[in-house]
Parts: sequence; C-alpha cells; structure tokens
Amino acid sequence: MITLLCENHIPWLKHLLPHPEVQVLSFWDDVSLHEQLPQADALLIRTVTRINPVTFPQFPARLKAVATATAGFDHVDQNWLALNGIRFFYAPGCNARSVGEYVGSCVVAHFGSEPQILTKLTASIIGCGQTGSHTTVILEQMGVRCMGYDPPKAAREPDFKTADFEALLEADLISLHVPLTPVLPHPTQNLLGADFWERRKKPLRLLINAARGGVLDETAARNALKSGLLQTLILDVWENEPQLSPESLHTATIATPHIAGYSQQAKYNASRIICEALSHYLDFPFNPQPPAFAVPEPVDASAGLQDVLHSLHPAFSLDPKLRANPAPASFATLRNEAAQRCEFRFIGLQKLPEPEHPTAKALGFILQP
Ligand SMILES: NC(=O)C1=CN([C@@H]2O[C@H](COP(=O)(O)OP(=O)(O)OC[C@H]3O[C@@H](n4cnc5c(N)ncnc54)[C@H](O)[C@@H]3O)[C@@H](O)[C@H]2O)C=CC1
Ligand SMILES: O=C(O)C(=O)[C@H](O)COP(=O)(O)O
Repeated sequence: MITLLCENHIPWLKHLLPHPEVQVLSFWDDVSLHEQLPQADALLIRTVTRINPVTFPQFPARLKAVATATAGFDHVDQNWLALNGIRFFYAPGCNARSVGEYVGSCVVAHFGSEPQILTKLTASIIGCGQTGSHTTVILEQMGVRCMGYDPPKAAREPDFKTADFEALLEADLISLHVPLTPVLPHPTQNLLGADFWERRKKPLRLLINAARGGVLDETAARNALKSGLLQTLILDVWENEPQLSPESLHTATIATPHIAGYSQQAKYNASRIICEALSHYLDFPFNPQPPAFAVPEPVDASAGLQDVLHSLHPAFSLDPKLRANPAPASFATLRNEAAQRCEFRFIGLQKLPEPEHPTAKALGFILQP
C-alpha cells in the first residue's frame, strides 16, 4: 500500500487515484499534516504549505517525496529536501493558459476590446517561460505588440532573443511572469523597485502582477501611482500574502486573491502532473483518462465582451469580495470560488458583436452565430 498525504484543496485525486493499493489521506492544517505525516510515502501540497528547516526540522523516515500541485515552488526549500534524501516534484506549465486568460481579461477590462485600441499598445512581458509565453500568444493575437524580457532564458537558449531593459521603460503595459528567487545572477526580489520607476520617463499605463508578491516592490509601485508614473495597477499576488497591505489593496484597480492560475483544467493539469510523476517514482498506478469538466452552456454575448468577461471570469466578482474582507482567512476561502471556472476555449459565445470577434478568438472562445 502506498499512502499519499494531500492538502485538502487539491482536486481530482479520486479521479486520478481510484486504485485500492493507493491510500489518499487529507490534511487541512499544520496539526493534521504533522499528525499523519509519519504514515505517508509522499506529501502533496499547494503554495500555502511552506517547507524549510523551520517548518520541517525533520522528516519521518517513511517520507520519500514531496510534490506541489503548482507551477511556482518558492515555498519549498529544495536543498533541504535533498539533504534529507526526499525527492521533489512540481507541475510546470499546469496553469499557463489560465494565467494568460487572466491577463488577457484584465487588459480587455482596462482598455476595451477594440482592435483599433489594442493594436496601438506595446506590452513588456517579464519572464518568457510557460505563463509569460501563453500571455504573449493571447495578447499578440489581440493585436498588442509584445516584447519578452528574459535574460536567463537568452543565456539558456541561443535561439531566444530577449528584449533590452530599455524596452521596459517604453512599454504601455507590463505583465510579470517570473519566479520569486534570490538566486544570482538574475534575482527577482523587488525586480520592479524604486530604481525602475526612476528610470521611466513616461507613464506606464498598466502593470499586472500575477507572478509572486515580492517581485514587485509595492511601496515603490504605490509611489509611482501617486506621482503619475503608473496609471493602473492590477494585483493577483501580494507582498506578505495572505496578509495584504491595506494601501496596496486600496490602490489596485483590480485586486484578486491569487487566482490567476485557477481553472478546472489548470487544477486538473497540476494534480495529474504530480500524480503521474509520483506514480513513476513510487511505482503505483494512476488513471490517465481526462475527466469530464463542467462546461457552461453557450453564453449570449450580445452585450459585448467586457460584459461576458465580467460574468465568466471570477476575478471581477472576487475583487469586491476581497475588498470587503481582506483578512487572511477570507483570502484563503475566496480562492476556492475561482478554481471552478472553465477555460475560455471550452465556452461558446453567441451573438457577439462582429468587431469584437478577433479579441474573443484571441482569448480562446468558440464563436457561434
Ligand atoms: N498567480 C498565479 O496564480 C500564478 C503564479 N505563477 C508564478 O509565476 C511564475 C512563473 O511561472 P511559469 O511561467 O510557469 O514559470 P517558468 O519557469 O516556465 O518561467 C519563468 C521564466 O522567468 C524567467 N526569469 C527568471 N528570472 C528572471 C529575471 N530576473 N528576469 C527576467 N526573466 C526571468 C525564467 O528564465 C523563465 O523563462 C511561477 O514561478 C509562479 O511564481 C505561476 C502560475 C500561477
Ligand atoms: O502555480 C502556482 O505557482 C500558483 O501560484 C498557483 O496558481 C497557486 O495555486 P495554489 O497554491 O493556490 O493551489
């Protein structure tokens, strides 16, 4: 018998692990985690469980692997796991499409959907990995000119050409897609700080952080908003999350509780990627068949794309709820609503005004008469 101890908001595990030789236990807080850990062969976590020498000074002898059902892994001290002989897995690319849809939806909410406006915009995408690349594809299909800034990728991949830092100083909008890391030579802590704003000569029209709090220096961004160097700030991730700064919450035009990467499909991808990796490592069966997702009926889009996005993307309903109750417990609870959303590529739009078709197609919607 293989025993997996899993955070209780990792979905699709019953579907992925139906076999009797795999036992799935759930934990919901630190106490239930540590009580059950000695029985576990592997621990499955999300970004809310931190693993380091303070939170886990030692590991039970039976534990062989830790897997996070997320693309980011700054919450895990991988060296500490390796020192303890524990393998680590994560879920690269699981939610790249969802993040792209979040950024695309925010861009349409802010600038509108008219190609005449979108084609005049220049975006800098900072970090051109999985989420940055999907965001670039969506924005470029909308007509936005995108410049990718990713010096580490340029060093890794001779065919990839990064934009210069100067491009960041000229862009109309910037979207952040880097991991949070202190590691030289390309640390990302406070990547956009006071020095960045000092170098900007013209106002940045829109800045979106759907990467990690800490990549953006929020104090410097708030000062830029005050001085007019930044016009609009959209935050999905926060310094010291889930303890939000009231000033940052107040100044953000759209504020969401770390849900940019959420959708049924992204959550399934994440669970599947780590279950598959663990099944190979620990030699147990898993079910590779995709599940049936809950897809909404085709939507009457005659009122226009912004209306559609407001009703379909939970970012817009979560924003007022987060402002009404930004306490850490509410932040955690609100996130669950967004996990139920369906990626746009499964959703039909009917009667959408013709001029909005290219933008809706870029977001992935199926256009119907
Ligand atoms: N808000 C949310 O729900 C989500 C947030 N994320 C965050 O976004 C991050 C990126 O995710 P992915 O694109 O899947 O990761 P990825 O590893 O595919 O791409 C990250 C890219 O950032 C680049 N990079 C690293 N340091 C850089 C620097 N100093 N300057 C410019 N580029 C740099 C890397 O070379 C890489 O190409 C994750 O680490 C995670 O923290 C990811 C998914 C969902
Ligand atoms: O994948 C990541 O990295 C993220 O930030 C996730 O979207 C956050 O996922 P949860 O930790 O909330 O499951």
